[in-house]
Amino acid sequence: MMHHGRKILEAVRLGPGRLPLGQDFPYRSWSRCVEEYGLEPGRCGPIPLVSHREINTAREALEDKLVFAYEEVDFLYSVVGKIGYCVTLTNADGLTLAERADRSSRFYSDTERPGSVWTERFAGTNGVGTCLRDGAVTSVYQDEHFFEDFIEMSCAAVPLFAPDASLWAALNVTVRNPSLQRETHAIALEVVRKSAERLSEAIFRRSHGERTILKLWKPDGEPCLLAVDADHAVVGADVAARAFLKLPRTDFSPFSLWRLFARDPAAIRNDPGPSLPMRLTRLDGTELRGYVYGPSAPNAAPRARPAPARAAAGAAEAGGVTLDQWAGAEPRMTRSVDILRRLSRTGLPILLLGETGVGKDTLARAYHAESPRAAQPFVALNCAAMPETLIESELFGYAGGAFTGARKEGSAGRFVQAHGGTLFLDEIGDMPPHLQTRLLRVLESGEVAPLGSGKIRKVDVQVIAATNHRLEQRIADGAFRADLYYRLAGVIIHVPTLRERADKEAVIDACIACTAGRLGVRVAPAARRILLQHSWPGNLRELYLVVSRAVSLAEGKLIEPHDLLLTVPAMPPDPLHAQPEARAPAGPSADVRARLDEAERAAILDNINACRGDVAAAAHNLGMSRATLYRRLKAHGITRRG
Ligand SMILES: Nc1ncnc2c1ncn2[C@@H]1O[C@H](COP(=O)(O)OP(=O)(O)OP(=O)(O)O)[C@@H](O)[C@H]1O
Repeated sequence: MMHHGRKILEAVRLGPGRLPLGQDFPYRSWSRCVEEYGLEPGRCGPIPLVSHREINTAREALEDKLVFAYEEVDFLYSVVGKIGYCVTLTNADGLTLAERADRSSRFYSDTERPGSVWTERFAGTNGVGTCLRDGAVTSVYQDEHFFEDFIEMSCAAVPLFAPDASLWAALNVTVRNPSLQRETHAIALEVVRKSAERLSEAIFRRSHGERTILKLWKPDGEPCLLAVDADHAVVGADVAARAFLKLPRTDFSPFSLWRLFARDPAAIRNDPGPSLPMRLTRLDGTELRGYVYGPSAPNAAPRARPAPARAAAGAAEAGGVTLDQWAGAEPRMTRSVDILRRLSRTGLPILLLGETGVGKDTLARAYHAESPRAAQPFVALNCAAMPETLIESELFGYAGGAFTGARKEGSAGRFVQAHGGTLFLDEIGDMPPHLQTRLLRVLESGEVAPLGSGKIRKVDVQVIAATNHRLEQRIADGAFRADLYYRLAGVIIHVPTLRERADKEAVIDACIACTAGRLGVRVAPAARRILLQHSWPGNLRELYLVVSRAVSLAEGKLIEPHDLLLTVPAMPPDPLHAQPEARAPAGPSADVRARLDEAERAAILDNINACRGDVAAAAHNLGMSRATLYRRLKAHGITRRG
């Protein structure tokens, strides 16, 4: 076999017309590597790896999309991981934001870890870099890679375009397997393509939630999406629709749908409800079939949690749940809402108690949005998701230069940011004891003194605290101050678990309607029975996750029991989410629980080490929230060094 480097240089010299059949794809990239970047196809230099701070900044910039993407990355990994592939998601600069992989697998290559930057300029022809450079679906199979280092690897990457048609990410699968069949890799590429399609559709529909969405099949069998307002003006189009219907790629301004299709207003629905098949006729007479989705009901899907930095924009953001929607038809919750409404002018601190995923955060935002403070900021701080050393400065602020690493201009702190509005202290049970004392002082005096500054600020804040700990037990253990508890507990709201809710069946059906139903997917009676019997340790969060995943897994238009994945742990082993046997609602036996615990501990340690102590990155890898990971670290007695 001709030496890899010589083969590439020879191909570049000969030009595309003279390459063996099927070899013209890498040619363009190979020739860029040689002629544009001046690379030599010997050994690749080190792949750039950015700091955790940069990874986090890049993640924050895309957070509204990542909430959808992580779920799809997990799903994709659950499919292709079985044949050794890892899954990565990068931003448009090739910076790896998330990775799902079996690090112990012989097919694993640790070059793909979060923070690694995959561009053609550094890594030569490769799945992510070439996909981003061309903005096109890309498969790079073994020796199609430019550098010899990568010729045992195969990657398949698909570009992700935002609703405004800008390129924002690449979804990629990679395997290091010299015996991989080209056909297997072609199938993997199709799976990635489908995942990317689903993800882009979810983001498009989310961003046009109040519009009617038309999903039309192009003659090549691929879908394209249009968003249409109540007057039948096209107000959005995905990248496929723009190309197919010859719409402007940028500078999109609304225009009548009837400039593209023969007038047929009856085909377009404006009311929420399940999707309906439809057909439209193009002006040249060709017919396009597809589906029409009415605008989302206000509480149509699990919502992205606003990032703390953006939380000031308020819970009143479109798509928020109202207090009545939050309570559903559960009498304890409607009573709580009633009490909260009556107290909303008093500013009494509110303490929300309930298991993970029951909707405490959602309630806090809904309460703020309907309170007299709605026009003022809603600011959140998760006390478990932050290293102890940071909570103090984040909460109370600091003066410029107050400590090493402090921002020059200092920070006002969340209390001051929330002035006039609401401060939501999530996971208050995890607040370190010395900060409990300081928090108590602020609550009593209404004054904050930022670290390192003599200035005292008066603050007027509605405090809502939440926890899923048994606070009485923590008080008895000396881990939580009783006086702080009484101070926070102006009114205590117990949020029931999903399994305790009187309207559990209605909640499950509403979830089915707004996830599966909207996509025209039905749930088989046997699957619905399992949903009703399941004990839902992860509550609403778990319910939405399980049903959305089942929609993706369901072949055809029917969710069957096996699509729910409720008979085996569906997530990376996390006892909080560990799913008891659907047919044995009493939950896993003690030794199953112990095995899960052991597996979880190993998975956590493995990920924390692999992410060099970056808890946010490890949490993403493990598919759990940072708060959950901090809780699990504590539960396993894993302490952080340094
Ligand atoms: N009334 C509701 N209708 C629909 N979805 C809801 C409702 N309440 C909560 N959810 C969804 O359930 C999930 C969990 O809710 P939330 O984050 O508020 O729970 P939590 O109790 O604060 O959880 P944790 O304590 O673990 O942070 C979210 O995806 C949220 O959008």
